[in-house]
Order: sequence, then C-alpha cells, then structure tokens
Amino acid sequence: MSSKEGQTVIEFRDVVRTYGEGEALQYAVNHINFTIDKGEFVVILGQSGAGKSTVLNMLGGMDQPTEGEVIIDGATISNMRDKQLSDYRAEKIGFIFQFYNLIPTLTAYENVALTKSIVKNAASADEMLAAVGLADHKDKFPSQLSGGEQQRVSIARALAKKPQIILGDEPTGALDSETGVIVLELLQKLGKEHGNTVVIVTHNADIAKCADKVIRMKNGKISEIVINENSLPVREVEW
Ligand SMILES: Nc1ncnc2c1ncn2[C@@H]1O[C@H](COP(=O)(O)OP(=O)(O)OP(=O)(O)O)[C@@H](O)[C@H]1O
Repeated sequence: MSSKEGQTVIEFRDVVRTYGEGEALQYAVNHINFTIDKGEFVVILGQSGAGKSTVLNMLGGMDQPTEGEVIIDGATISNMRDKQLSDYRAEKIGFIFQFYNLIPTLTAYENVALTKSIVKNAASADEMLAAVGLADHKDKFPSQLSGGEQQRVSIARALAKKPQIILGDEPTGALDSETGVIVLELLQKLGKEHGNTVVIVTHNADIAKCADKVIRMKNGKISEIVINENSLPVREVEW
C-alpha cells in the first residue's frame, strides 16, 4: 500500500520526555502528536536541542516517554518491557547513524552478515551490498572505504534485517554534498520501491525538500507539520 492510501504505522500521542526534577526539570519533548504512514519518507527538522534525537530514540525503542504513548504498527511500544522492546528493535527497526558505527575489524561483508546473529531470516549480505552498489568492495575494511561507502555499508546492514522502519540520525551529516545525495537517493528509493518507512533527523532544511512529510520541532514542541504532495527527487534539489 502506498503512503497516499494512508496506512498509519507510527503514532505519537501526547508524548512527553523530561529530564531532571524540581528546578532542574527540563522538557526535551513537550506534548507532541504526529502520525507517519507506511512508505513515507519523513524528515524531522529542527535546530540543535530541539528534541529531534529524543523523538528518534523513543521511536526506535531506545528510550521511553515520561508520559504519552508511542504506537508502532498497532502495538504500544511505550508500555513494553525490555525483552519485548529488544524484539521490537530487532524485528522492525533498521538504524543508520551519522558516523556509521561499523566494526573496524570486520570487512564490509562481515559487518552486514553480522545481522544474521541478531535476526532470523536476515537477507543475504551479498544481496544487500549489491543493492547499495558495493558488491565490488565487500572484502574491504571500513578504513579502506570512503565516508559515503561506509554509510552505504551501514544502510546495507540496516536493510539486512528487512526492517519495516528505517531510522537515521543525521545520516548525511558527515558526508560531502555529492556523497550525501547518493545516500539520500538510496533512502528515498526505499519507501517508493520497497514500502519501507524512513524517518531521518536533520538540521539541514534542504533535505526536507525531498521528504513526503516534514515535522519541524522547536524547543521540544512541534511547530509545524508539512505534507509535501510534490516532494522533489534528491537530484533536483540544489545542494
Ligand atoms: N540524557 C539526557 N539527559 C539530560 N538532558 C538531555 C538528555 N538527552 C537530551 N537532553 C536534553 O534534551 C534536549 C533535546 O535534546 P535532543 O538531543 O533531542 O535535541 P536534538 O534536536 O536532537 O539536538 P542535536 O541536533 O544537537 O542533536 C536538549 O536540551 C538536551 O540537552
């Protein structure tokens, strides 16, 4: 089902995340609500400290709200205990980080193949590396790959889990613009061609032009949600 048909897979209901107590109480996320449909390419945009990573961490089941509900594919993950949450992360979520988080002593192939030890039915590492255009680099170590190639290995690793949802925290933050374009094109294609829901956090407003939905955050609140009926192909954005 395409995003236009609107099957909700992610819902934040009145979510709050605070840190500290008493006079030191701080709202990292302050009563926010949004939904994301299957296959959407969503950008969470906002300045440093706006609460973007906190949202992404709750979405990925790495952190829990202080109040409110996070509902993924009909399941309230904000009520889940550790074991259930860990299964949720393993089954449904692929993560991509700004600094790739590859294991330096393993080759590209081994970094992706490692997924097999975490999830049953992981996709073949060869296939995933081919999908990101790195079949010829599979035996290289991360230090022998460029930043963009390392990020593509990390996308191959995330995809090997066959996750429903891909989360990225500044996935192009460490890349030059041409390499960033290659990585973003890959992410945009995942929703359009494979039905993956992709949510990335960034402070780069240009990236938002390629998104189906932009959730703009300020001081822990959502200041605006924009649906881009005519999101641009990554190549058409001036970088
Ligand atoms: N573990 C923590 N303990 C205390 N305060 C925290 C913690 N994590 C986040 N915060 C605070 O919550 C607020 C939101 O942080 P968050 O990392 O979500 O922002 P962000 O929009 O992702 O920023 P950046 O773009 O700089 O990563 C910040 O003021 C931050 O200092």
